[in-house]
Amino acid sequence: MNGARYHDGPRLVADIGGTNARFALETAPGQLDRIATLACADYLRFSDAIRSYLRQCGATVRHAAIAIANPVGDDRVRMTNHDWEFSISATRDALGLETLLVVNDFAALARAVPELGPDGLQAIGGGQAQAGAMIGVVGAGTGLGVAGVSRHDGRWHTLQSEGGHVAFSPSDAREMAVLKYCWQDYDHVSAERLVSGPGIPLIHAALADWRHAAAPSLDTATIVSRALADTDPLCRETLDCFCAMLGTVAANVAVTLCAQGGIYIGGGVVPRLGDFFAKSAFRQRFEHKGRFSAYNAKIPTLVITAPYPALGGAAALLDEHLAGQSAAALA
Ligand SMILES: Nc1ncnc2c1ncn2[C@@H]1O[C@H](COP(=O)(O)OP(=O)(O)OP(=O)(O)O)[C@@H](O)[C@H]1O
Repeated sequence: MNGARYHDGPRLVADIGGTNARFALETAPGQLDRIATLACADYLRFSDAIRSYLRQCGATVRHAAIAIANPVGDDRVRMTNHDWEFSISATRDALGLETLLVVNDFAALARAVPELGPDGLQAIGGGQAQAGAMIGVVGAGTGLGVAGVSRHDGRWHTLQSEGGHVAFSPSDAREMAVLKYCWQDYDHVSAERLVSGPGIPLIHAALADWRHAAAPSLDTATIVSRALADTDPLCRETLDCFCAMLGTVAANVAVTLCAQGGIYIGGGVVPRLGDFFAKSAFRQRFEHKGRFSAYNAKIPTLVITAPYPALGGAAALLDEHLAGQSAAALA
């Protein structure tokens, strides 16, 4: 850790999703204080949300790291599932920051994974992580995030990806019916279209159509709460179907990345499902991989239950960035 730089005061870290903007001040290495979640929809611009948070805390910061749900490349940031759009350099200057590091939110989540202890994780099924192998991260929230992290040359390297936008792969007749339902409105159906919080009402509508059932259109929270309480068979089937679909996505990520270090499940939806997820078809589907079934069966799958994990990852990436900068300055 680059502890000396904390003499500059606290650092700002944020995890910006399509619905929730989470902020914290890192006051010492790994020490996150004043954690707050703001609703993205309450702020016209991204910088308004940061200003509001800093005002609430009465804090002045010089260095910040923002983990955000979109591809990160050049200076221009455009969110995939929200309408915020900004220039990194203009935002840095407007906020009076010395450093504004912007990274993909799932890259930050992936960077956090190696630091998570057993009390922030719930294993689903068997398998044993292979030391030194790639770790995969998959998470359903407002969108569907995918990333990887691996260790070489004595440091962690994250792999940014937009793997949530791969084409949805149906694995049985029911999922084929869901896909056909979606094709009425979308010529490309991504995995994210269905395997995400907003995807749950779409699965529900598709299954109602498939079963010729008259069902009201319901929001994600209502479908999930009825499924967990087991008071509505169609909601229950919707959540069963969602968990199985997530198993397919995780299985595809495992073979794509050779993620023998494990697949970690993040995002806002699954940690809310508790035991339902552990008992669901997720793991069975994960291992249902044709000639690679035995390969996937050896890979552990774990739900990240620790709160705000991407904030810790953003803090670690900022620390490494600043350490790299000071090393470059010394060179
Ligand atoms: N009770 C609930 N159970 C399960 N899912 C829910 C519930 N309430 C809301 N959701 C879903 O969770 C999503 C928010 O998840 P999360 O907190 O991961 O969002 P986010 O970080 O803004 O998203 P992302 O990073 O994917 O853009 C909402 O879009 C909603 O669909």
